[in-house]
Amino acid sequence: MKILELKNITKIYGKGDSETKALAGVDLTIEKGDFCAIMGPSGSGKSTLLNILGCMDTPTSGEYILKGQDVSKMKNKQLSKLRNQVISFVFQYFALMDEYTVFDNIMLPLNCQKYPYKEKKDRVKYYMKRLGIEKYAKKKPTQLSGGQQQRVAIARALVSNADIILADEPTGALDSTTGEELMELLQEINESGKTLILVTHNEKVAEKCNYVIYIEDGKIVDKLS
Ligand SMILES: Nc1ncnc2c1ncn2[C@@H]1O[C@H](COP(=O)(O)OP(=O)(O)OP(=O)(O)O)[C@@H](O)[C@H]1O
Repeated sequence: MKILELKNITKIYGKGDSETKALAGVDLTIEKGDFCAIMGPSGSGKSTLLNILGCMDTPTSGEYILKGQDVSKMKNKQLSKLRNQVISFVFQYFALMDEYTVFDNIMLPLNCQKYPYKEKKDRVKYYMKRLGIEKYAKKKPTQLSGGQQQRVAIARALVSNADIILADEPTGALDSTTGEELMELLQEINESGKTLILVTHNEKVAEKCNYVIYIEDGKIVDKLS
């Protein structure tokens, strides 16, 4: 089942002499449960593509269908609602709130949801346990290693129950052993039914995905399983 589809997406930054065509007609279909890596040289448009997939940025032209809904025609409010329900992000440098505890960081996406606190707390505890970080609940992110911090970020991405997880170089700030452990974790998460799309420069990371999309000069030039 198709979870998202991009049709002839372009993204142009700037105007006139300073114009940059970051995406030059991207067609892409992702099925529910896919585990996809996006690779390509620096400046080829990977982050731009990920930002558009994550509804963090809008294309200059083209159509984006996310879970059957035409995102290209949505107003900001509607778009952020859909994004919050459907998409979670994991970043290279974790993007955790340093002044909050691990528990509170994972709770963040649930704060604006309207169901009882006890249920929220149970969900946070469930994901802390699943990711092996329950003993750090009261610690601040800066008291943890990089790998532990990324587990917190992944727990935060999972707690809201979004279908799609987008990750920008999720192992980029980790040593290779920790990075491998993290990829195994992402594989497990994928096997439990989540759709994962990640940007990476690392061949070993890409090998763990089901297929790789190669992008060059804003165009998809290859797709390899
Ligand atoms: N906000 C922006 N304003 C102007 N140009 C931009 C902006 N963001 C990206 N670009 C340009 O768009 C092109 C694609 O950038 P993008 O960041 O998507 O590439 P990338 O493949 O993710 O690169 P890297 O691997 O170095 O992170 C580049 O030429 C970049 O300079």
